[in-house]
Amino acid sequence: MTAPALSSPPMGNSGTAPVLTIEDFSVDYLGETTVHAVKHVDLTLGRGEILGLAGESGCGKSTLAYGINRLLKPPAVISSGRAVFHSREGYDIDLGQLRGEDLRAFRWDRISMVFQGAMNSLNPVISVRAQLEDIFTTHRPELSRRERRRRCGDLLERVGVDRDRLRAYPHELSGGMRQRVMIAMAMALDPQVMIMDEPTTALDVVVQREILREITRLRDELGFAVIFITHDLPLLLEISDRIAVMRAGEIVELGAARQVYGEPQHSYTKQLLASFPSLTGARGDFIRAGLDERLLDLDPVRVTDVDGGNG
Ligand SMILES: Nc1ncnc2c1ncn2[C@@H]1O[C@H](COP(=O)(O)OP(=O)(O)OP(=O)(O)O)[C@@H](O)[C@H]1O
Repeated sequence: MTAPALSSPPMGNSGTAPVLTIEDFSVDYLGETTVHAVKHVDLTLGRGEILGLAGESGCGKSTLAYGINRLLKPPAVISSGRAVFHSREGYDIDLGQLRGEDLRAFRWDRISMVFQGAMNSLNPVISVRAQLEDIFTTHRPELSRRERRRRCGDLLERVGVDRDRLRAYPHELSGGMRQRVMIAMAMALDPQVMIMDEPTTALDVVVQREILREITRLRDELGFAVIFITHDLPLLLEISDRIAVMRAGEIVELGAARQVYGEPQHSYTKQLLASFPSLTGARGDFIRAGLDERLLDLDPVRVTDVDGGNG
């Protein structure tokens, strides 16, 4: 794989060494009127960090995620900047320099993605086992059939699905289980970064919670970093180490989850927080919402104070 030499990465503001650095990243959709969907975004993802990316529908979250992973198609163009991956082995890879086979291999191996509505993208007429095995056949052809099968079973168990479901077809599984299978697929090759775009939005709240718990547990166990994208700010407060708030293509606020919740700086962040009643009501609401204990020491943001930010 090509590994263009770059200077060593600086420490990210996440507190750990960065695994991904996004610099001055912009994406336009060309057309009669060009849409500047992502504008000069700078972001650093720390090794093992869960970074939440929040913002209302249409603010550019998915475009940024697809752009980082070079999955955008025309009329989208990356009009500035770059995304650089810092490998465990100590070298840097500029994603913009990867082509063809290198890029495809990179995507599953180093950075994997769980797409919006992913659970519906499993092939309904192919068994779960065959779909999982396919990743290993393509990317780890040296594995024996027996080893491949063992890994598929282990993967399913890791995401809380019984290994005997390997024989099942996607339509025989619940939405939550299908989504777990997608997460298992994204984890198959032990990536260092997982980008999850609204991975639990279509699921009911209980299943959503279970999957979130699973993701944090797996992160603790395996040490991958996550960019977790959703418009659901309460959910992000629960799962993220840091949160980036995006509006009209720009990151308007970036900070530790507790800081974004307790001392939001930007007026838009305050508006977003205020738009979720469970966050701004009595403290008891907060606890019922299942938020992490680390946030409970903080005073909720004042709902009336939405114009006092620096934006
Ligand atoms: N193929 C396209 N052609 C033109 N404009 C597009 C295209 N895809 C997205 N856009 C525009 O780019 C902007 C960002 O869209 P994007 O889907 O990235 O936002 P998002 O925050 O992920 O929203 P959602 O949560 O609804 O997916 C929006 O203004 C959208 O209308």
